[in-house]
Amino acid sequence: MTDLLAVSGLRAGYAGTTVLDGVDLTVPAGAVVALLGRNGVGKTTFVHTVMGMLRPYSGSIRLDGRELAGAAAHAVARAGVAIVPQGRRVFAPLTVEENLRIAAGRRRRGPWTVDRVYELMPRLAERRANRGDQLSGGEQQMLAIGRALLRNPRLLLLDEPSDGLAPAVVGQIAEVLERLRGDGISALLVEQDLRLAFRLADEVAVMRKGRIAHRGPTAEFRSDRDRARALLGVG
Ligand SMILES: Nc1ncnc2c1ncn2[C@@H]1O[C@H](COP(=O)(O)OP(=O)(O)OP(=O)(O)O)[C@@H](O)[C@H]1O
Repeated sequence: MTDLLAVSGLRAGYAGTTVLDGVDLTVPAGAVVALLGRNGVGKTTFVHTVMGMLRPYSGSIRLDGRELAGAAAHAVARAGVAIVPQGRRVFAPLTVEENLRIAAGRRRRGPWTVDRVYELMPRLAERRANRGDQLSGGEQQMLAIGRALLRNPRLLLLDEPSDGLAPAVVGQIAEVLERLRGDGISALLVEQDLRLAFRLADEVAVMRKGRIAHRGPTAEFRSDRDRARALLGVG
């Protein structure tokens, strides 16, 4: 499979400190890759750097061969990368419909329309007139996913979609993401919830000490509890 995203030697951090110290990571076209790692290891920093929200010190970020390292977030978005940010960040005073229409106004050409988002997530259609701050956490997460899809991205960056959600709600989000996976979406999924990551991802990458310490098929990682424990500190 060809790589849609190819990151190599990526170094980044804050005010001179180094968080990412030579990250190499690829996302093959049509694959979902889960990025795992302990709290504070730098997963969000990685996602923000790919998205152009944080300027890397050095390294390469290629989308389908095109160099994006150092490009501004709007240019990265235009190139076809969309983010579902940690904490969802929906516009609280705007309705579901308004949140989606704003995203749709900035969309690249492609199959995603507001109607198609409603079809994927009927709950959003039911809540279309409700304001962002009247939604449950799960509904806000769906709205954040809908907004990202409306950009018709080639690559979706999902930063902890399960964060702060009850298990039953995580299940609903998983169903939505599973349908997207069935449609062949390419995605990088940052997750602390291993069950969700294992359910959705074709491959797993584990970040440790600023680098990728392990990369391989999900099934293989899942069956090797000792390795998971050593890398993540979980059973
Ligand atoms: N805006 C910032 N300014 C300075 N340091 C930051 C900033 N954001 C994150 N950091 C630091 O960078 C390191 C990596 O944080 P990051 O949020 O990328 O980790 P993470 O793996 O996503 O963690 P979590 O799973 O808790 O979200 C941490 O030490 C954190 O304190």
